[in-house]
Amino acid sequence: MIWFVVNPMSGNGRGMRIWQQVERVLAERRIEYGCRLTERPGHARQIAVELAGGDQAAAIVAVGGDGTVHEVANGLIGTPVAIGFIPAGSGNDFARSLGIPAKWQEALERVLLLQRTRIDAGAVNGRIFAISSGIGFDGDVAYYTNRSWYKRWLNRFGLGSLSYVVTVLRLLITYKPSDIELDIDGNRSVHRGVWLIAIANMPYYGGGMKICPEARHNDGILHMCLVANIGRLELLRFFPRVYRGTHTTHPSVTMLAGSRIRIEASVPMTIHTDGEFGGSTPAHIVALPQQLYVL
Ligand SMILES: Nc1ncnc2c1ncn2[C@@H]1O[C@H](COP(=O)(O)OP(=O)(O)OP(=O)(O)O)[C@@H](O)[C@H]1O
Repeated sequence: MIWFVVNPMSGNGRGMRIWQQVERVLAERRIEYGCRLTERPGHARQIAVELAGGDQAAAIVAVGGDGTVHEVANGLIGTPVAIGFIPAGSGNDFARSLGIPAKWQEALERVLLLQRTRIDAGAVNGRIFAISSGIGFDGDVAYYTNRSWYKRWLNRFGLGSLSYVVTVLRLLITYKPSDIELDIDGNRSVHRGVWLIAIANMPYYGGGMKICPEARHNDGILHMCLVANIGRLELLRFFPRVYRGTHTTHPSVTMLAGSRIRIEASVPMTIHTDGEFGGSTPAHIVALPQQLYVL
């Protein structure tokens, strides 16, 4: 049986509105399904663990944003139960990276095919990410965006992904870069004046930024984008290039890749996993090849 885990609050209520339409289609076609609505942060993971532990669920479809995908993926990692996705959030980088249609009708058709493939994931300090993790400036951007009034406000007009841009502009003025020690598969290096390290399983980030254009969900490794030694004005000037993925040639950008990564910072840096707050450094990150089934 297919289960739907719906975050009614995602996309400022869009999740619930889309679910009601999905439910109508399922009833019309007499498709057997189960549904659970999330009631609080962390609930989607709990539901996914519970359903995967029984023998009824063939797949669990997240209806919501990347935060809901993140929680369901955390519950399904390493199990044979596949995750499906009907996008209803503001970022939807999971859908963009996997070619899942943005329209709920088309995303539902894909889900109903029940075609499973295996993809990689990553973990930072034991917390799973399906899309990406980010440390430093990006961790702060995710943290402050998720708590902002303007994300909820912009979501009302379907412009939720702009909320990340608003936070980027705000933090550009106040953020203090740090020095870090980086260990990638045993190769150690020191970097000064680091703004951010993005660690990607999939290329898209923060609502359509192509942060690691080379990242693939099935190549077994994680890709990284490290930004250091750059002035605020220059960072602001070259920031729009990330939407095309052409930032990678900038002298302040270093692109890296690996499977086991350790990051220690001079002052604790904020971590996000799939855009959700994930603690602070030190960070121990590992690639988890082929650990997640998706529809
Ligand atoms: N009933 C609920 N009330 C409040 N928060 C909830 C509820 N259910 C889930 N959440 C939390 O809502 C947060 C945001 O969810 P989600 O990412 O799915 O939507 P979004 O923020 O609108 O989309 P995106 O991440 O794509 O911007 C998640 O951290 C999740 O834990």
